[in-house]
Amino acid sequence: MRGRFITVEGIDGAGKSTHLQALVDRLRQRGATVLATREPGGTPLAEALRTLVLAQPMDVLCEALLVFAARRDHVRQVIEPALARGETVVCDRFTDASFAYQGGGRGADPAQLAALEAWVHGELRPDLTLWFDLPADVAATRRAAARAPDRFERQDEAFFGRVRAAYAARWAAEPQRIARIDATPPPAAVWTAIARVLDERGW
Ligand SMILES: Nc1ncnc2c1ncn2[C@@H]1O[C@H](COP(=O)(O)OP(=O)(O)O)[C@@H](O)[C@H]1O
Ligand SMILES: Cc1cn([C@H]2C[C@H](O)[C@@H](COP(=O)(O)OP(=O)(O)O)O2)c(=O)[nH]c1=O
Repeated sequence: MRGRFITVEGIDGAGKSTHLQALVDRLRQRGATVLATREPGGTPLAEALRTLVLAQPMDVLCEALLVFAARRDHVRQVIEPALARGETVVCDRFTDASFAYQGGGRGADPAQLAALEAWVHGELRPDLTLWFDLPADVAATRRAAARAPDRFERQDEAFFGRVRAAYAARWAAEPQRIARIDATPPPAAVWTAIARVLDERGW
């Protein structure tokens, strides 16, 4: 049987990394063979492209082409084979992030992104996307306390407001696939919300 494809999304600082391992552990405890990976990245080529995208200033179309090039390699080499083996794939970001960051944040044409999506991964879509939703100002405060910023994390609050709005629009359009997790309460409460979404699916 084909495996499940789960992605996690949200603006930088929303709390994805904090909960990823617990998510993987829970799925394993229930018997799944889990492959945890990330985007951009997940293969040597895609990790090299990630380094470029996170460090080099570039035009937004170039940025979109590079994240989708990385995704092409990742889908073919890692994600599709794992799903075909019946494994559960947990991916830290996927194509929703391109619509949110390149589209919402930087103004890339959503129709062009949709064309790249169809071109690069055809019908493949996540079975479940956990969207960690947090206001941009709260995320900025959490990030400032946590780490040195990369090229995206140096963007201003207005940028992250647009990224968040783009995620919200995708959630509104696909509420069955995308589960909104309120990321404002303390971590234990955020985890309870994640566990509830998994419980509802019997995962
Ligand atoms: N629910 C929460 N309440 C308060 N701080 C949090 C919460 N979740 C995560 N943090 C902290 O916020 C910072 C960013 O979280 P992180 O998980 O790295 O976010 P992301 O991976 O989404 O960028 C970290 O210092 C983390 O400890
Ligand atoms: C997958 C993807 C990520 N990104 C951005 C969002 C993030 O700012 C950055 C890397 O994501 P992430 O792995 O969440 O960063 P970190 O390791 O610092 O937590 O790449 C895009 O702009 N487009 C994309 O398609």
